[in-house]
Amino acid sequence: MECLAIEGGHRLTGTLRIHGAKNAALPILAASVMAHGESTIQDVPDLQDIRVMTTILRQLGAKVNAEGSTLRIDATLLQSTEVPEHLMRQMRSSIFLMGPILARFGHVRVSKPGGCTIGSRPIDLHLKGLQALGATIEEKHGYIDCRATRLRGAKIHLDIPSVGATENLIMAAVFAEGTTVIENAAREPEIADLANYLNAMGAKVQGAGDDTVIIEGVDRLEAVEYRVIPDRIVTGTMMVAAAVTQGDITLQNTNAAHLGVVINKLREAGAVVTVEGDVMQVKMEGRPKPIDSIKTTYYPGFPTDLQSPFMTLMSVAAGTSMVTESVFEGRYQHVSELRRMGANIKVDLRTAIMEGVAELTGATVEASDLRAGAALILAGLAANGTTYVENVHHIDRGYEQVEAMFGQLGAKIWRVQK
Ligand SMILES: CC(=O)N[C@H]1[C@@H](OP(=O)(O)OP(=O)(O)OC[C@H]2O[C@@H](n3ccc(=O)[nH]c3=O)[C@H](O)[C@@H]2O)O[C@H](CO)[C@@H](O)[C@@H]1O
Ligand SMILES: C=C(OP(=O)(O)O)C(=O)O
Repeated sequence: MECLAIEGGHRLTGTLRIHGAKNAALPILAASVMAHGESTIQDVPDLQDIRVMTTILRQLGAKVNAEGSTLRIDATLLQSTEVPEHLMRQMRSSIFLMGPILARFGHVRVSKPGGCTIGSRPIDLHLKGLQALGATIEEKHGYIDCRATRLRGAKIHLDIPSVGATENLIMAAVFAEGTTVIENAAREPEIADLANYLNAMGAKVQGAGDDTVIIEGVDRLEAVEYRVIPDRIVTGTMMVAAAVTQGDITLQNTNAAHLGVVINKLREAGAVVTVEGDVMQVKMEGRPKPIDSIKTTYYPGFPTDLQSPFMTLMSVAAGTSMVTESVFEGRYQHVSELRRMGANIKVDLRTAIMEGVAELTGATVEASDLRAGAALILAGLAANGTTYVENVHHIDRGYEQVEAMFGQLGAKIWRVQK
């Protein structure tokens, strides 16, 4: 079995450029099916989820060429409106194709998406929103069939500010007749990035990044060149890696404005974070201090995707810390693995209390999902001895060449067969 072997106890030092954001690139690639001509998307990370997305696009009839981190997509002659089930199941983000394909062709057939097992993750808000735009939806034999001769603008109030639903509905509304207003929209930076891309192509999306998004329908989008924003979750992960190894690293291609609350929590733990333009330096001297309390919530609150890396940090802090996971009900699967490495964590429903220990010890642990896997790498970097992290494929969904990324900062980490 392929796993990551990590020899702990080495401070991270040096410089790393952060790659483009997975969670921005995926909806942007899906939106490219609405464009006429060849789209050029830059800084697309080479990740498993991106490969699945490009496989789907090719399967539907688009031409996709990759040159380093630049993807060229021409979906002008796209024919199929049905995403094969085995590809839908490979990741959650396959659902992003629903809005754009329906908007362009008046029909789309998908099945329930797959993805990390961090909670039930229904898609009811996506479907209700599309119905509000005039789509008829039939669910049969595990497939979802959506039809609409032309979508019509509508007022949609999301019960939860879902990132994916906000993005799907913005994309669907771009070709709808009239005006769509999405209330209680999610405000994550990746949504603003998607809207910027759509607007560059000729869409009229206002307010993305705020809780009310207004979309005036247009008839046509023209392909453009567009650069994806830096990955704030990868940035946050590397910042915690510096803190947990008492290191000193410089990160390039970052956006500190997307990480306000995260930077505050790192400073609370004792890290010195300095920002100059798109460069961030993170330095930690001595053992981390405990963090009083972290509650994951929607942006601009503390991101659920960084909850597990922060739990690693708190596991070795000099005192007691508390975390509440309020977004996904199943996002504590790293806890049992951190305990195997000596962490003292008690979980009561959605709240975890961590009594920091002086040292973690290397062990063989299993990544249950993407960010849980990242948290276990960080634990391995800080631990005494060697850690083996199994199920690397989860980590490959979100961190490009993960061992090279940490290796560049002096970590002793290898991909091995065990
Ligand atoms: C590709 C991508 O961008 N993934 C991110 C996106 O996932 P994703 O878009 O799937 O997350 P959502 O914002 O939709 O989920 C937030 C909450 O809403 C619930 N919900 C969502 C949709 C729906 O139709 N019904 C419903 O009940 C979910 O179960 C969850 O409890 O945002 C999450 C929350 O920041 C991040 O952890 C993921 O990394
Ligand atoms: C949960 C995540 O991704 P996805 O929504 O693609 O499963 C993540 O990026 O942490």
